[in-house]
Amino acid sequence: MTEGRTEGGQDARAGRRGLILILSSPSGAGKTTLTRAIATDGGWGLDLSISVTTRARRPSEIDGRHYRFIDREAFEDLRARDDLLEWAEVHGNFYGTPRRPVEKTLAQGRDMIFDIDYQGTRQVRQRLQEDVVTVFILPPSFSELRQRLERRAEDSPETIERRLANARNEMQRWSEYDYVIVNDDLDESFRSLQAILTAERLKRSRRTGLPAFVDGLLAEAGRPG
Ligand SMILES: Nc1ncnc2c1ncn2[C@@H]1O[C@H](COP(=O)(O)OP(=O)(O)OP(=O)(O)O)[C@@H](O)[C@H]1O
Ligand SMILES: Nc1nc2c(ncn2[C@@H]2O[C@H](COP(=O)(O)O)[C@@H](O)[C@H]2O)c(=O)[nH]1
Repeated sequence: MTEGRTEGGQDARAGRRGLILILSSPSGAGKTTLTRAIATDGGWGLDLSISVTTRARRPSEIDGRHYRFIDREAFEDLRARDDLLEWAEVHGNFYGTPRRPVEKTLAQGRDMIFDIDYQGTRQVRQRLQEDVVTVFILPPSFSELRQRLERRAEDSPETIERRLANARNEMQRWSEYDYVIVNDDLDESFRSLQAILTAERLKRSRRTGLPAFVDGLLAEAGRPG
């Protein structure tokens, strides 16, 4: 039911600040699958941030939908113009989040979802503080992580090895995150992500319209029946 998930009920009565939901994980744990699942289910009202990257496009990827694929010079230009909210070098390539779409979406009181690494997460947290909710995705085992990268069949064996070698460093960042999901069963992980978003949207500190709403209730309660 679309209305109950986003603007209906609680939000329509009380108003709310927009939030940014960030998912990070070692390569292959499933953050992109979960991010896209919740972003493309329109009922959750989440805008997906499309990053820029200097990485080569994978066969299944579409420029402008999965990433904006750019060269190193164009990336440096964006950085120099302060057009990136955050950026990082990951697995030997550069990635960044364009700043303007984020500012526009938050100004409209809407929520966004990011699929970025732990270095970028730190930068966004520093800039946007309480408006950020972070989720770390862990694989059920290291052997399953390897199998997922191999089954995905989008990267060369060398790239897979490089990503697995980086996984140890990345997994150690789990304790910097607000929530952790062990992505074993995908449906269960998706339900956990939905629960996190629902609870975070209900947080008192985000609900800027509550004081006026409660004042109205109190005024009504004080009037003779
Ligand atoms: N719970 C799951 N069970 C089995 N396979 C899964 C599960 N979650 C994701 N996968 C599969 O594992 C592969 C890796 O998932 P995905 O691409 O989402 O990982 P990722 O963390 O975004 O990796 P990367 O950082 O390399 O982009 C995909 O083929 C995806 O379909
Ligand atoms: N700091 C940022 N990290 C990003 C961004 N976009 C993606 N990523 C992370 O890079 C790795 C590799 O992604 P892949 O698509 O090449 O598999 C992964 O951890 C992503 O989360 C970004 O804009 N900033």
